[in-house]
Amino acid sequence: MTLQRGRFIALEGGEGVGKSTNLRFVTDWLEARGIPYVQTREPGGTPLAEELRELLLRKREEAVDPTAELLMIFAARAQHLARVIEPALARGEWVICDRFTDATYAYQGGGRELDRALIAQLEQTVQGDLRPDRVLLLDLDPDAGLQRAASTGAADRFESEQLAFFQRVRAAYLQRAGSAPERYAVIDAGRPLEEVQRRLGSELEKQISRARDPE
Ligand SMILES: Nc1ncnc2c1ncn2[C@@H]1O[C@H](COP(=O)(O)OP(=O)(O)OP(=O)(O)O)[C@@H](O)[C@H]1O
Ligand SMILES: Cc1cn([C@H]2C[C@H](O)[C@@H](COP(=O)(O)O)O2)c(=O)[nH]c1=O
Repeated sequence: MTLQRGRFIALEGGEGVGKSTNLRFVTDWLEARGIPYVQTREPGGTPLAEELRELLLRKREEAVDPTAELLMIFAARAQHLARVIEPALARGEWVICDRFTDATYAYQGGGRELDRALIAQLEQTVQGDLRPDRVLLLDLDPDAGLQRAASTGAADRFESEQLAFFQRVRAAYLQRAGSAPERYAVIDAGRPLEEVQRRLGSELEKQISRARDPE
């Protein structure tokens, strides 16, 4: 019997856009339909990658070189892909990932202004042709997002960046979504939660149809 490949869905967005809140909605939605899934996150998702996450997010005296940051992110991603994402997809399960490589294009490419060609090169080396089937991009004005994020705990190394950094992050996300609309759903995260979740539900419905009937 040939196993159907599960769908690989990434949830993306700037700080405080509501990823945690909406991830719960997505996993509840899948559970209610009996769809097997793995919920995971980046950076992180395996013990080693979670250690790298801790190193990346911890505020420190020493300035972190942007290329060193980028390489640590891809090191964590290589481990995560090999140990969690690829095996889950091979089992026919869905993968719901809290951030993936679009975050690298947005934060390291947009925020840190690193060369996109370098990111693309690492992406190809680490992932081969594997890309999320659909990226659900929660879009929100960074001013509003940072206010929301401030209510959820102390700022980490990324959250401590200036507003202009997050404006570049948002612009990079929107630019990527605009350049490949078939892979992205841009969802206005400034709308009331029920509206955001109606939109997420309809996106997930479409993914079920695609899983049944891949073109
Ligand atoms: N559509 C919405 N309208 C109003 N408030 C929202 C909406 N979505 C989420 N929130 C609130 O915004 C705050 C941040 O949400 P959440 O923690 O889910 O965001 P996040 O993107 O995971 O942020 P962080 O990375 O800082 O945890 C929470 O208080 C949440 O209840
Ligand atoms: C995958 C990825 C993540 N980041 C940054 C973005 C966030 O500030 C943190 C992760 O924390 P959150 O709980 O998801 O908000 O890491 C990044 O800069 N580059 C990446 O590729």
